[in-house]
Amino acid sequence: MSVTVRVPAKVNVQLAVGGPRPDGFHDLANVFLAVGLYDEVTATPADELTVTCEGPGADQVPLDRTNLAARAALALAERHGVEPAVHLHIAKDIPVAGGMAGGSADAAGALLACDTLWGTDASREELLDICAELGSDVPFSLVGGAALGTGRGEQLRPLDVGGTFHWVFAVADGGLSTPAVYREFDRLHAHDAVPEPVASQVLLDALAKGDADALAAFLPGSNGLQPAALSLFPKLADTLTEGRAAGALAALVSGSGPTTAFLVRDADAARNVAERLLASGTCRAARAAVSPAPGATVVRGAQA
Ligand SMILES: C[C@](O)(CO)[C@H](O)COP(=O)(O)OP(=O)(O)OC[C@H]1O[C@@H](n2ccc(N)nc2=O)[C@H](O)[C@@H]1O
Ligand SMILES: Nc1ncnc2c1ncn2[C@@H]1O[C@H](COP(=O)(O)OP(=O)(O)OP(=O)(O)O)[C@@H](O)[C@H]1O
Repeated sequence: MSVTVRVPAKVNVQLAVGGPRPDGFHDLANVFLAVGLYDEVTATPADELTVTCEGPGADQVPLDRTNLAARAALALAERHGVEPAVHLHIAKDIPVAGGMAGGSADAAGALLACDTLWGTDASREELLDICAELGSDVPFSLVGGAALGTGRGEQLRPLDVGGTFHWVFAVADGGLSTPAVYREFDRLHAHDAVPEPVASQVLLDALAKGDADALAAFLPGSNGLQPAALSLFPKLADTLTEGRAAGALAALVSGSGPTTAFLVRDADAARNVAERLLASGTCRAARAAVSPAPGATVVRGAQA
């Protein structure tokens, strides 16, 4: 028997970043939206823990125990005293090292798949605890939808979304390391008094109403990591310019980048903007997707 779990990518519609904490992390007001680009993680009984990966960028994904999916399986097995005798297969569609929480999605997917396969029957709270140990974005990958993340982004409050938002995501040539982008943020703000991060009520109202124009008006400047990502990857500015010229309502770097995100009016606009972005030669691929999307979901295999 195998269990397959589908897990969405994310875009941060607000990423307010505080100063560095003593533990090296940054306090955030992180407004996550799950978007309908998905990885699938399949857990199958095996003699020992093994990982395989297929899809775009699969060659950059580690297949040893540093893979976040493997770490999730090990964490669950250890807590429940079961052998981590499982093969994890990752079918990747979320850009690797793209700022869309691909590795986090695989961790949340593996956790739910193994919990279902092994019948460990962990509570939602326990799953969320394990997710938070694995990475700041991992709890959101499990819950999906929309949420405000505080602390280092792992403490979640679900948010209402009153409509469907249409996006295009431009996949860059190459990746960015999340710690490197936070370090660049610190370098750029070395002489500033960085304010406490606070979620914007204007943004939360725009999401609750499903108001794309209000969301578009909020997005410029909403990603505190964008200047750091652009500093490390200056060519992203060209992609942002092309997407705006193609008619996007708003353009921003997705999280720590280098994927760029374009809010558009509807599915037709998404097709046009994606075509023009690709034709501009400023990105490797352009993908249309809608939000919000559901969190990690068992799509094949028995529920325990
Ligand atoms: C940029 C975002 O994707 C926005 O959602 C996240 O903040 C990053 O989350 P993530 O990839 O799950 O990050 P983690 O695996 O928890 O941390 C990786 C590294 O990113 C930096 N990091 C991460 C989260 C945070 N609130 N402050 C940080 O400074 C730290 O250097 C940390 O060592
Ligand atoms: N299952 C996995 N999928 C992708 N990368 C993984 C995985 N496990 C470990 N990694 C490592 O993590 C690095 C970051 O990959 P990931 O795709 O999670 O980045 P990201 O989407 O920018 O993350 P985030 O948006 O959460 O900051 C990769 O370069 C890879 O070495």
